[in-house]
Amino acid sequence: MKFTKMHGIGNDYVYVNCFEESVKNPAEVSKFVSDRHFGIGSDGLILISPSAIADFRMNIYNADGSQAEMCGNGIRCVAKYVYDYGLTDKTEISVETLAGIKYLRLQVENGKVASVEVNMGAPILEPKEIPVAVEESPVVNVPVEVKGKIYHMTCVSMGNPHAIIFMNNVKDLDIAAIGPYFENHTVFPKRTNTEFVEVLDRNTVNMRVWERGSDETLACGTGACATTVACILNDKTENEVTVHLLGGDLKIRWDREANQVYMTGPATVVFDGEITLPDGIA
Ligand SMILES: N[C@@H](CCC[C@H](N)C(=O)O)C(=O)O
Repeated sequence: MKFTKMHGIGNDYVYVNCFEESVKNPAEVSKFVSDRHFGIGSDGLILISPSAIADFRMNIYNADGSQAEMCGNGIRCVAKYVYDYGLTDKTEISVETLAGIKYLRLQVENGKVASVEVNMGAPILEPKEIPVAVEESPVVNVPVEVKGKIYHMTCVSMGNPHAIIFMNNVKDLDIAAIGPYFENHTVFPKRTNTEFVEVLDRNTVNMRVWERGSDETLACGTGACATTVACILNDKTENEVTVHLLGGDLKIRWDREANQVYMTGPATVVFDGEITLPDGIA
């Protein structure tokens, strides 16, 4: 199987061009390639395919093989892949995802995509649609008991579920000790991604993320968008926020009038490769 390893500020995936390759068992392939000791090493697998309703289609699988609806860092890399590898010469493209069609603007420097602005669509705040099993709607600053401690969560879906927890000193958080308990809490019927967020000023936050199906990652694009929406709902920031993540920065803007969230950030190719998948996985 030919592949390209790419990352968006350190959130790395193995990308497969399904115009040329076919992946019959993506869940198993994702588990295999994601392994950082016995595989290629990544946060998951992303398939780039033809679409009947958009320019391209993206399917994303987490490192544990589960399929997610959407990936913010991944969709910027898809844009870079299709332009840099000659699948399109357009600098405005649409990509079909399980969270709907997303519209992207590619910023090209010296013939290669350097950064991408993505219209991530409207945030979903209705608890049943996120989904999160609580009475309050929207789910803003709602108490939840996790591992014997009360936290206050704000829940937002960007097509995939996020719970945002505000705190001080996110860099000192032992995220592996608490992340899995949020991820698998009974209040989240489809599990959740969890963002731990420290507000620095009205336009800047630090964020760490425990991703559903991939553990701690260096960045999460949908998480940065959900975090910005949560900051605004809690009156902690203005509508434009720079989100500092472990792997770099994303610029997020919630256009309240149009109710659309925009994400801008880079996309990077690491290397191209070819792997022989073990029998039973291919
Ligand atoms: N890293 C991604 C999100 C990937 C999917 C997520 N783990 C989920 O299961 O919803 C991003 O950049 O948005």
